[in-house]
Amino acid sequence: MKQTTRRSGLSIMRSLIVLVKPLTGVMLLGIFLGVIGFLCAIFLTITGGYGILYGLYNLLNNGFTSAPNLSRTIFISLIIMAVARGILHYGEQYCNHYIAFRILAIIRHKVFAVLRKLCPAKLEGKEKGNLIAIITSDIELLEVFFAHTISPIAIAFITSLIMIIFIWSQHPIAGIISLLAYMTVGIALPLWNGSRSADAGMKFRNNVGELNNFVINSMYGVDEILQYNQGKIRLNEMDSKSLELSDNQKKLSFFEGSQRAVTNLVIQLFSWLMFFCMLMLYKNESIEFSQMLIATLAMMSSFGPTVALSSLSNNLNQTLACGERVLSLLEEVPTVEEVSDKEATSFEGADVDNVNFSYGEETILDNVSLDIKKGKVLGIHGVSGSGKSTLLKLLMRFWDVNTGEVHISGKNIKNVNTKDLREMTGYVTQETVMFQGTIADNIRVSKQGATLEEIQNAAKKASIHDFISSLPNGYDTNVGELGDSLSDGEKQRVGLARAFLHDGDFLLLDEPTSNLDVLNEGIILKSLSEESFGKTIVLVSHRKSTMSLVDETYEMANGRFS
Ligand SMILES: Nc1ncnc2c1ncn2[C@@H]1O[C@H](COP(=O)(O)OP(=O)(O)OP(=O)(O)O)[C@@H](O)[C@H]1O
Repeated sequence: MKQTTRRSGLSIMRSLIVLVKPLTGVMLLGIFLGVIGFLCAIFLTITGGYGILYGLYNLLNNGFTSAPNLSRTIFISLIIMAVARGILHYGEQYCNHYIAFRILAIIRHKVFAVLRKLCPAKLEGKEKGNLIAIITSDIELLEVFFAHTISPIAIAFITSLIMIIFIWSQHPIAGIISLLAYMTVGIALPLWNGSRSADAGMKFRNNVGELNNFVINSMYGVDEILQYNQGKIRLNEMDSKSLELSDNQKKLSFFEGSQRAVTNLVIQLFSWLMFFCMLMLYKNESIEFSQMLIATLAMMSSFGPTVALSSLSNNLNQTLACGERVLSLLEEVPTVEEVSDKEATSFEGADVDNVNFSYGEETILDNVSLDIKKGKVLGIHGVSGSGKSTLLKLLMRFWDVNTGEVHISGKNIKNVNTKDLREMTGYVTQETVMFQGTIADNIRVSKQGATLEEIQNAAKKASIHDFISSLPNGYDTNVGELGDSLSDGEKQRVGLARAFLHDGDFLLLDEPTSNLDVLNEGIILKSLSEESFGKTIVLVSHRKSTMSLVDETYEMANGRFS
């Protein structure tokens, strides 16, 4: 997917966070459990370390005189905090993952809704592999953001704040050192790491999309690749794309490794700094031994939440790159808006009025006008690329005209409910897409809930019934079982059977018999002429034989009728 202007990491985060709104309660609970959990872990270490060191101190100074009550209290506290830490961590993770997977479902719904709106115009030119990467892996990676980013940031902030206050209460200098330490590990290092690996993160996600696209494209074109001996060239290209991907992966791994090393070094430095400062203060008798111990232990054991933030920046770039790609797709404006709030329309004829149309710069239809009377069969004949299929797409409102108007039943097509338009039209193209499922399911696509009898009748009209009946499982044959063995002509007849079953009043047939032999074409044309009573048909074809059916033929050349 082409990236337009790249938004900042913060704005991506803001847009993603908005999605959490409906689950704010669960998020707050997760943060609360996370903070308490971390505090348990921190005070577990402080209490344990304090118990051991204080015991040793007593032993050295006073012999075995330490109070047994104190040891018991410490021991019980340790057990309570250890158990609580486990339970709280579980609770926090549960809340975060609950939110993440609920939100991923919401995002998937949104993405599919957008794809429906963008179809077919906006998607005609899109790289399918890239779209698949967005729908599958990009959305999946957002889990990291929702489960492992938002609440860790809040938890790190709150826990560190509590710890700064606590350490400050031992001595202000200790408080200041801890503040600097947390800010370095939790803010400065992630920002530094984030900014140096931002490009690599975005490139990596785009590389994944491109590679997907390339593989899918190669699979579609495998016949041509073999025929024209392109295998080696494609393989080399795939290799170079894989290498680019792995180079980026290496870069990201390097950033991750070096960031961890620097983080650990900084933690060590701050810990020693705290220890020496506290030792000085103790020597100067500004603090007591216990304060020295507690402040040092408290800071050493409380880097957990900030380290989590620090390592987050490694994944965050990739996650934000995914967020950017998903958000860009969600924000794409459909070329044709769906209409649903108009009065119902039934088909009473159509006309094309001085229409100009271009997909991009180049004019495809140049001042085209056409009157399609109800009940007539109209033929459009013309050389390849003259704009015949484009005209049909405008009549289906897959695209909107640039200037001029298309009318259905006297109404501007922009004021006809999309549902009505789809119901009244039957559209058959040269290429019929087969879906997973049985042949019966594949014909039923055009009429939900159609009975087998209706399907068989449609198949007979499309001259495909005998072929289907000859298969061992007949209409229950799984299309997948046939592999690629359905011929183009058989697929095209399935397409025609769909149109017959749909039984719309307005049939748009784009080379509907181009893949058929003369015999089958004859049967279908006979069915069409029998079925055409009361129906309106626009038939696009190169073949003169196909045109035998039509009442009136228009010649199209260079986007104009001659
Ligand atoms: N989605 C698209 N984006 C950009 N250009 C397109 C698109 N679809 C078609 N075109 C271009 O518009 C022109 C007309 O195409 P169209 O398919 O309407 O011609 P046609 O007369 O039906 O051709 P054929 O008989 O070969 O099917 C062609 O030059 C084609 O490349």
